[in-house]
Amino acid sequence: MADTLSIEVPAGNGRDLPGPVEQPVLLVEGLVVEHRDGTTGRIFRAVDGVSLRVAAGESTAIVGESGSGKTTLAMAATGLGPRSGGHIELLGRSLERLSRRALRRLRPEVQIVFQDPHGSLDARQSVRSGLRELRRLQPERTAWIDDAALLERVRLSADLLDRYPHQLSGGQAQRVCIARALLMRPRLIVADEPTSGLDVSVQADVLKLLREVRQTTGAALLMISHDLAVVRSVCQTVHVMRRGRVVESGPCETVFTDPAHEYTRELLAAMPGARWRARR
Ligand SMILES: Nc1ncnc2c1ncn2[C@@H]1O[C@H](COP(=O)(O)OP(=O)(O)OP(=O)(O)O)[C@@H](O)[C@H]1O
Repeated sequence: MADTLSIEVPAGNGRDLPGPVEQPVLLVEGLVVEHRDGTTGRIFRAVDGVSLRVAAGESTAIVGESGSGKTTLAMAATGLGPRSGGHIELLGRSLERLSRRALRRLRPEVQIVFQDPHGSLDARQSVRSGLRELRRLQPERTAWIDDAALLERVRLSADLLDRYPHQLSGGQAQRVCIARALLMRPRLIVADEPTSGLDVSVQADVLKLLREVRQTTGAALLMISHDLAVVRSVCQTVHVMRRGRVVESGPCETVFTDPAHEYTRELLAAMPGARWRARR
């Protein structure tokens, strides 16, 4: 099996779809998402005026503690979750103005890798039949690679094609999820805590794979994580979220070595073996 992941970008690789290349893949301005608190019945802002921009091919992280609004932000920003206010452009198209049909056509361009790979796969489908289903839905988009070669790109043996999700390890199942995303040749991959549910021993491999996928396909990556070490190993830019707001943004190297906000310093200090404790 190949040592390095190399993904040729075939002609007409979706790069000719909406929006010129220099446009950001995702532009979020003043996004607000309100939810009703299940206990008190009160409306609250899970996302409260967030703005961010993800350039083509860039890896961007949203980091913050549990409940800070990361997933709500990512779902709303990609048109998969509710939005109460603000402006979103996905691949140069304003989400507010897109018809459902147009949004559906845009959908393959954004692929999401979730925390629980087994939960994301249909338990009744083998890997092969799951891929066949995707190919049936998007025949032209998915014709660029066959199943065995696709699995090889994520360093899985073609022998796994006839397995069902319960016959895969967590790491293998997450690689299958990444392969399914890759098959669509997306311009944006959203990875929501992609390694949180995995054994520590395979987390690094999956992160390495995500890095390689971004580098070799040119897809932008929006990663959601509470784990700063994960973010630092994969992403170029980070937005630190707290209680629905972005409190600090910047290049990972800057934010993690010289955090400007007290909350970022607290997150960093809470990391095991934090070196930056001594800095401030
Ligand atoms: N559909 C919903 N209805 C009501 N409240 C919700 C809903 N979805 C999320 N919330 C609440 O919104 C807040 C933000 O949740 P969200 O899942 O976006 O946070 P998160 O940072 O992704 O957390 P985690 O890391 O635990 O997934 C939380 O208080 C959560 O309980």
